[in-house]
Amino acid sequence: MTLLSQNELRELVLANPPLVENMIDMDTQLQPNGVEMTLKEIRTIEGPGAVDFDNSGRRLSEGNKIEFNEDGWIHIEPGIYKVLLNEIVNIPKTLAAIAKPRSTLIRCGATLETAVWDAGYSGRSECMLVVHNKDGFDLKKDARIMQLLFYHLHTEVEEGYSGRYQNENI
Ligand SMILES: O=c1ccn([C@H]2C[C@H](O)[C@@H](COP(=O)(O)OP(=O)(O)OP(=O)(O)O)O2)c(=O)[nH]1
Repeated sequence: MTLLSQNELRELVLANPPLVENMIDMDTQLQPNGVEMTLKEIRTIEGPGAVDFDNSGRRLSEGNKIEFNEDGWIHIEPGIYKVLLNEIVNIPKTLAAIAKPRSTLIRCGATLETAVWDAGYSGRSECMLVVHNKDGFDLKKDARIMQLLFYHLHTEVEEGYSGRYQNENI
């Protein structure tokens, strides 16, 4: 696996379908080693979820949207939250991606928990925001919160992602 850098990312973002669409400002968000993703919405995570082997008993936790104030900010207390991203990603069958929070979050005692973006996935993704700082954390709508890192696969997958999150939140 090799990590894509800015010039390759720019080409793929300008391709059809774009690797990442609905960006606020491509030049700001295209970083040397990845694409910065921005905050659309924060929700609470409530009720127990469930996971099993064949997904027959899978159950997702519920949640309620937390509103931004009139200046576009949210103050959140320590805890766990679901975040929805503004951008829609379209991962070709030759790539996969992983994400890391911006170090600014880490430096403030907050972080993001993220999984793997599969080859063939399209959608507006969700991650978990964890605020460890006892005094909480402030976020503004559209804040750049994480960086998505794209990797070339050694060989293209025959079948891309086709799970329940395909085309989510579009
Ligand atoms: O932090 C992340 C990481 C990935 N994704 C997207 C891209 C990924 O391709 C898709 C599905 O992720 P995964 O394969 O981990 O989901 P699953 O729990 O295994 O569900 P399924 O069996 O339906 O694929 O969700 C997110 O929304 N958030």
